[in-house]
Amino acid sequence: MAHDLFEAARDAMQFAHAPYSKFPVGAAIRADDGKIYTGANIENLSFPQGWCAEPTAIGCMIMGGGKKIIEMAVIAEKLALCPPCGGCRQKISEFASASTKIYLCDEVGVQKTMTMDELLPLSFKTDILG
Ligand SMILES: O=c1ccn([C@H]2C[C@H](O)[C@@H](CO)O2)c(=O)[nH]1
Ligand SMILES: [Zn+2]
Repeated sequence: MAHDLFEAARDAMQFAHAPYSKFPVGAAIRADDGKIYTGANIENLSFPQGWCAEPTAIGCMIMGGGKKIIEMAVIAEKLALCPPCGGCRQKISEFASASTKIYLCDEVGVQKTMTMDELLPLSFKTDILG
Protein backbone atom coordinates (compact mmCIF):
# COMPACT_ATOMS: atom_id res chain seq x y z
CA MET A 1 0.00 0.00 0.00
CA ALA A 2 2.82 2.41 0.81
CA HIS A 3 4.37 1.71 -2.57
CA ASP A 4 1.86 3.92 -4.40
CA LEU A 5 2.76 6.77 -2.04
CA PHE A 6 6.45 6.20 -2.72
CA GLU A 7 5.77 6.39 -6.46
CA ALA A 8 3.71 9.54 -6.05
CA ALA A 9 6.47 11.23 -4.00
CA ARG A 10 9.10 10.17 -6.52
CA ASP A 11 7.01 11.56 -9.39
CA ALA A 12 6.38 14.80 -7.48
CA MET A 13 10.12 15.28 -6.99
CA GLN A 14 10.39 15.94 -10.76
CA PHE A 15 8.53 19.21 -10.18
CA ALA A 16 11.00 20.53 -7.60
CA HIS A 17 12.27 24.04 -8.19
CA ALA A 18 15.66 23.68 -6.55
CA PRO A 19 18.19 25.58 -8.71
CA TYR A 20 20.12 26.84 -5.65
CA SER A 21 20.51 23.77 -3.48
CA LYS A 22 20.18 21.32 -6.39
CA PHE A 23 18.48 19.12 -3.81
CA PRO A 24 15.08 18.05 -5.16
CA VAL A 25 12.62 16.64 -2.62
CA GLY A 26 9.21 15.06 -3.18
CA ALA A 27 6.39 14.35 -0.74
CA ALA A 28 3.08 12.52 -1.01
CA ILE A 29 0.16 12.42 1.42
CA ARG A 30 -2.67 9.91 1.58
CA ALA A 31 -5.46 11.98 3.05
CA ASP A 32 -8.67 11.11 4.85
CA ASP A 33 -10.64 11.65 1.63
CA GLY A 34 -8.75 8.74 0.04
CA LYS A 35 -6.85 10.98 -2.36
CA ILE A 36 -3.10 11.35 -2.75
CA TYR A 37 -1.73 14.89 -2.63
CA THR A 38 1.84 15.63 -3.67
CA GLY A 39 4.42 18.37 -3.40
CA ALA A 40 8.00 19.35 -4.15
CA ASN A 41 10.34 21.93 -2.68
CA ILE A 42 10.11 25.39 -4.25
CA GLU A 43 13.17 27.58 -3.71
CA ASN A 44 13.61 31.31 -4.22
CA LEU A 45 16.51 33.57 -5.13
CA SER A 46 15.89 35.23 -1.77
CA PHE A 47 16.86 32.01 -0.01
CA PRO A 48 14.69 32.15 3.14
CA GLN A 49 11.60 32.57 0.97
CA GLY A 50 11.80 29.06 -0.43
CA TRP A 51 9.98 26.16 1.17
CA CYS A 52 10.08 22.40 1.58
CA ALA A 53 8.22 19.68 -0.32
CA GLU A 54 6.07 18.74 2.68
CA PRO A 55 4.23 22.09 3.02
CA THR A 56 3.57 22.09 -0.73
CA ALA A 57 1.82 18.73 -0.32
CA ILE A 58 -0.03 19.93 2.80
CA GLY A 59 -1.26 23.02 0.93
CA CYS A 60 -2.49 20.86 -1.94
CA MET A 61 -4.28 18.58 0.53
CA ILE A 62 -6.05 21.43 2.27
CA MET A 63 -7.11 23.12 -0.97
CA GLY A 64 -8.23 19.77 -2.39
CA GLY A 65 -10.55 19.15 0.55
CA GLY A 66 -8.44 16.70 2.56
CA LYS A 67 -8.38 17.31 6.30
CA LYS A 68 -6.14 14.65 7.85
CA ILE A 69 -2.88 12.98 6.88
CA ILE A 70 -3.35 9.20 7.00
CA GLU A 71 0.20 8.46 5.85
CA MET A 72 2.97 10.32 4.08
CA ALA A 73 6.08 9.55 2.00
CA VAL A 74 9.18 11.73 1.56
CA ILE A 75 12.05 11.24 -0.88
CA ALA A 76 15.14 13.21 -1.90
CA GLU A 77 17.20 12.69 -5.01
CA LYS A 78 20.58 13.00 -3.34
CA LEU A 79 20.23 11.46 0.09
CA ALA A 80 19.87 7.89 1.23
CA LEU A 81 16.90 9.09 3.27
CA CYS A 82 15.34 12.50 3.83
CA PRO A 83 13.77 12.78 7.27
CA PRO A 84 11.52 15.87 7.33
CA CYS A 85 13.22 18.97 8.79
CA GLY A 86 12.13 20.31 12.17
CA GLY A 87 9.77 22.92 10.74
CA CYS A 88 8.12 20.31 8.52
CA ARG A 89 7.61 17.97 11.47
CA GLN A 90 5.57 20.68 13.20
CA LYS A 91 3.60 21.40 10.01
CA ILE A 92 2.84 17.71 9.42
CA SER A 93 1.78 17.23 13.05
CA GLU A 94 -0.99 19.82 12.64
CA PHE A 95 -2.83 17.34 10.38
CA ALA A 96 -1.54 14.01 11.74
CA SER A 97 -2.01 11.89 14.84
CA ALA A 98 0.66 10.29 17.02
CA SER A 99 0.44 7.01 15.09
CA THR A 100 0.45 8.53 11.57
CA LYS A 101 3.12 6.77 9.53
CA ILE A 102 5.79 8.68 7.63
CA TYR A 103 7.72 6.68 5.06
CA LEU A 104 11.32 7.66 4.35
CA CYS A 105 12.14 6.55 0.82
CA ASP A 106 15.09 6.19 -1.50
CA GLU A 107 15.00 5.61 -5.25
CA VAL A 108 14.09 1.96 -4.70
CA GLY A 109 11.16 2.38 -2.32
CA VAL A 110 10.26 2.75 1.36
CA GLN A 111 13.36 2.19 3.50
CA LYS A 112 12.22 3.33 6.93
CA THR A 113 8.82 3.83 8.53
CA MET A 114 8.40 6.23 11.44
CA THR A 115 5.39 7.43 13.38
CA MET A 116 4.58 11.08 13.91
CA ASP A 117 5.32 10.63 17.60
CA GLU A 118 8.77 9.24 16.84
CA LEU A 119 9.51 12.15 14.51
CA LEU A 120 8.23 14.80 16.89
CA PRO A 121 8.19 13.53 20.46
CA LEU A 122 6.93 15.77 23.24
CA SER A 123 5.17 17.93 20.67
CA PHE A 124 3.53 21.19 21.61
CA LYS A 125 -0.07 20.65 22.69
CA THR A 126 -2.52 22.87 24.49
CA ASP A 127 -6.24 23.01 25.11
CA ILE A 128 -6.08 26.76 25.63
CA LEU A 129 -6.33 27.54 21.92
CA GLY A 130 -9.04 24.96 21.25
O1 LIG B 1 12.29 18.19 5.04
C1 LIG B 1 12.84 18.77 4.10
C2 LIG B 1 14.15 19.27 4.18
C3 LIG B 1 14.65 20.00 3.11
N1 LIG B 1 13.88 20.21 2.01
C4 LIG B 1 14.38 21.05 0.91
C5 LIG B 1 14.50 22.52 1.28
C6 LIG B 1 15.54 23.00 0.30
O2 LIG B 1 14.88 23.37 -0.92
C7 LIG B 1 16.40 21.75 0.03
C8 LIG B 1 17.75 21.81 0.71
O3 LIG B 1 17.61 22.00 2.07
O4 LIG B 1 15.68 20.65 0.52
C9 LIG B 1 12.61 19.69 1.90
O5 LIG B 1 11.91 19.87 0.89
N2 LIG B 1 12.13 18.97 2.97
ZN1 LIG C 1 11.19 20.96 5.81
